[in-house]
Amino acid sequence: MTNPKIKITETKLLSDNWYTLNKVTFDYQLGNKETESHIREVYDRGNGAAILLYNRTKKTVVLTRQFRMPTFLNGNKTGMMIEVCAGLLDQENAEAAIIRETEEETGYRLSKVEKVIETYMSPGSVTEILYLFTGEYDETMKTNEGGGLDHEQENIEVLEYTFDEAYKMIESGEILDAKTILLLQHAKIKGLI
Ligand SMILES: Nc1nc2c(ncn2[C@@H]2O[C@H](COP(=O)(O)OP(=O)(O)O[C@H]3O[C@H](CO)[C@@H](O)[C@H](O)[C@@H]3O)[C@@H](O)[C@H]2O)c(=O)[nH]1
Ligand SMILES: [Mg+2]
Repeated sequence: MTNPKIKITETKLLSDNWYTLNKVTFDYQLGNKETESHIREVYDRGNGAAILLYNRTKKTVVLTRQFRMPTFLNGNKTGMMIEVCAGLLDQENAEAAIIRETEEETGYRLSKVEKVIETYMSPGSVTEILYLFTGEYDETMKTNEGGGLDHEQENIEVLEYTFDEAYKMIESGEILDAKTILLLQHAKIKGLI
């Protein structure tokens, strides 16, 4: 945090039930040296990582489907979301985290992944940086059925689509998740599959 024009004057914790929501008050210096006082609510749930699993030979991708309450509350009728495999970082780095998460959620144990980009997904309200990866999978890497950790009640379905099917699901509105759209478009632009 090195911006001389910004001075945080108060951070008030509004909620720390699961993740943390703070109300941050800060002085924002305008060009003419005047300052304005601003208030922003900031939700911190740590950083995350996501990965597009693809198979060049079969021309397929592995995606997941799970219930996402926030979408259910805002226009997504069933609340079900088709997404690339993703998870929040524990103490480990993003690469180790996504390799662990891939095995938990999809059952594939990857030994290598490619970093694509990092992105703030909702910079006006959420602190999270999302680290995006791609990784090649095949049946020899399968160690379990996936589905996520039972104690986290994730109930994740593992889906395999051809790349063309998945790509069409962006236009049809069956895929509504930004990180998934980004990674599928990345694969298209780079001709990965
Ligand atoms: N009890 C309880 N459990 C929670 C709560 N919030 C999250 N959890 C649990 O914490 C798990 C987190 O699962 P991860 O796989 O680590 O994270 P994710 O939810 O898949 O996160 C990914 O997708 C998000 C949505 O696109 C991304 O925001 C995030 O960066 C990441 O990519 C959830 O499945 C759920 O079991 C909560 O408020 N209460
Ligand atoms: Mg997840």
